[in-house]
Amino acid sequence: MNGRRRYSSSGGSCPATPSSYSSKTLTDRSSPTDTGKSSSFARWISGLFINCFTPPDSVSSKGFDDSEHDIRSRRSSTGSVQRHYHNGNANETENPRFTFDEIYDATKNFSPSFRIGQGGFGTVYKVKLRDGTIVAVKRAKKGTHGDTQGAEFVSEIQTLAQVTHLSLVRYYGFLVHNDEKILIVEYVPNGTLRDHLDCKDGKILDMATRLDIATDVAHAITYLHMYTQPPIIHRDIKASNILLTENFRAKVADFGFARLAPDSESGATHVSTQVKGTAGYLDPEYLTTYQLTVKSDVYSFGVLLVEILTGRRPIELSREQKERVTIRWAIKKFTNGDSISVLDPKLERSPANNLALEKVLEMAFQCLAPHRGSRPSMKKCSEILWGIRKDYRELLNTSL
Ligand SMILES: Nc1ncnc2c1ncn2[C@@H]1O[C@H](COP(=O)(O)OP(=O)(O)OP(=O)(O)O)[C@@H](O)[C@H]1O
Repeated sequence: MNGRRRYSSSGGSCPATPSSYSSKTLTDRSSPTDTGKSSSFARWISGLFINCFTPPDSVSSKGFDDSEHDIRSRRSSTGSVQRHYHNGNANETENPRFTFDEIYDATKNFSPSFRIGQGGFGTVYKVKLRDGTIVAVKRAKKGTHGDTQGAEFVSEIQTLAQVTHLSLVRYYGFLVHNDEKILIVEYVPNGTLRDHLDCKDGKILDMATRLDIATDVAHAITYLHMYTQPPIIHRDIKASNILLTENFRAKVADFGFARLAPDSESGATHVSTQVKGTAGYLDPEYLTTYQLTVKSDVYSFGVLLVEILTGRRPIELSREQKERVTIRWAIKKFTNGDSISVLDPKLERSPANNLALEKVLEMAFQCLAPHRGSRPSMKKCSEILWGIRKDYRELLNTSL
C-alpha cells in the first residue's frame, strides 16, 4: 500500500449515496480564438493514415515499464519523435501489433459483458490482449466524428502517446477501421475518484488519501503545463476523469482530449472551435472570453479540491437554492468563519482534518479567482499541497 492511508480511521461504512447529478460535458459555443495548432496539423496530414501506435508489452511477462521502452524506441537518435505514416486504404489503418481483429475477438464483438463505462466519447471496455496485457478500449460513438476529425484524432493521440507520467493515464494507440474509431489506453483498475467519494465500494476515503490524490493530480497537471512542449491544457479536469489504482494512486485521464470529443449537440465536426469542458468545472473567464490558458485548468482544479473536501458534486440541484453551486456555498461558509461545516460529513472532525480542510480550502479559493491573473500556477498548487500533506501527516503522528 506504499504506506498510504485509504479510509477514515472512524472505520465507518458509507451512508447511502446522496442523489447525484452526472456532470454533463458541454460543447456549447464557438470560439473565435481557439483554433489551435492541431487544426493545421490535421489538414497537413489529411489523406494520410497513421501507423504509429505501440501497445504495451504483456504485463504478465514484462510489465508496463517495458511498454514505455517500446514507445520511446520509436524516437530517432536525435531524440525527436518519429511519426510513422502510410498512404493506404482510406478506411483502415493497419498496425503490426494491435489489430482490429484482436480487439474484436477479445471483446467478443464489443459484447456488453466487457463494458466498464460510458462517456461522451463512447463506450469503454476492459480488454485482455492475446499476450495477456489488460487495456481499456474506448470505442467512439458512431456517426459523431467526421473524416477530418478522424485524422485529427489520430494525429493528436499520436502526440499524446508520447506523454508519460506516473499520474497520467497512458495513451497507447488509436485505430481507425471503416466507421470504427478505437482508442487504446492504460487500464486503471480501481474506479474513479467520483465513485469513491460516493462510496461505491462501501468504504470512506479518508483525509490522508484525499490529500494524496489531490497532490498526485496537481503533479500530473503541472507536468502537462510545464514539461510538455507545447504545454498541454487538460480542459476537462473533474472527479470522473481521475482514475485510481489499487493503491489509491491517482491517474488523470483524458488529458488534451476534450477538444477532440464529438460535438454531440450540434453534430459539428470542427470541434477545435468549440468551448468544451464540464458544467460546474468551467473557468468563467474562458466562457466569456473564449481564451483558453493553463489557468483554466487551475480553476477546474479548484472546483475539484472543493469536491474532494466536501464530497459534493460541483452542482447539486436537489439541494436548497443557496447550496446548489458547491463552490459558492463553500466560499460563503469559509468567509463567515464556518468552513468546518463544509467538510464531507463522512469524515471525522479531528484537529488534523480541520486544519487540512482550512488550508486546502484557502488554496482552492485562490484557484477559483474570477480572473486568471490572480490564480496560482499548478506548480505553486503542487508545492502548497505537498506542504499541507506533510503537516497533516506530522500532526496525525503527534496526536497518536
Ligand atoms: N483507462 C481506464 N481504465 C479503467 N476504467 C476506465 C478507463 N477510462 C474510462 N474508464 C471507465 O469508463 C467510464 C467512462 O469513461 P469516459 O472517459 O469515456 O467518460 P467520462 O470521463 O466519465 O465522461 P465524459 O466523457 O462525459 O467526460 C469512467 O467513468 C470509468 O469508470
